[in-house]
Amino acid sequence: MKTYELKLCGLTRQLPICPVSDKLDIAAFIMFGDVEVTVKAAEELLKRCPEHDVVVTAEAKGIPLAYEMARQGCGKYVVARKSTKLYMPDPLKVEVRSITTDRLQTLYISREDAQSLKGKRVLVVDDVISTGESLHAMDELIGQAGGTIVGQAAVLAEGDAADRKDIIYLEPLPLFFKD
Ligand SMILES: O=P(O)(O)OC[C@H]1O[C@H](OP(=O)(O)OP(=O)(O)O)[C@H](O)[C@@H]1O
Repeated sequence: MKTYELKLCGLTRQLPICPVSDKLDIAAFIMFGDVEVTVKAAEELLKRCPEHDVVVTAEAKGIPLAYEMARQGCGKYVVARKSTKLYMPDPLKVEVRSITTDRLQTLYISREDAQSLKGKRVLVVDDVISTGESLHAMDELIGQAGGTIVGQAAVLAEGDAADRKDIIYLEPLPLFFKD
């Protein structure tokens, strides 16, 4: 399998290159299982992020990062879920389509979590920002909940996201276009 060599916080990882379509491959950055990368990326991002009361991320791959940033920092994180559960009556919801998922998905936060965001300084985090759709959906949910977004951060900014001035990130990640 072809790989892309990622250098991040003094660590080196080989990311598998996977097809998204006939025209596009992406390098898959999966933090699940990699404690060393998660801890170091969280530490480095926190140095660059503004003061905040709570971290918000989207299920699933952002969760270890949000947990670790909250553990090292503000002590509180909220996860926007991709399905509702019995214990989430009447959740806030918004639709989203990310780079790796070809179908429309819905992000939800529980009423209880929404209440905990009201009037709070929120740092939105994810492992990767690519099209920005997932970030946009989280921003909408936080707005619905009455939180104030003070920063938006990701470990990697993929493709054109690396040109964005409204996000904090550690490294760019190229897209691989096929002829
Ligand atoms: O900027 P975007 O184009 O929205 O892409 C970035 C999002 O895509 C990935 O999640 P994915 O949708 O693959 O879901 P998963 O974490 O549940 O695997 C990644 O973890 C981000 O949340």
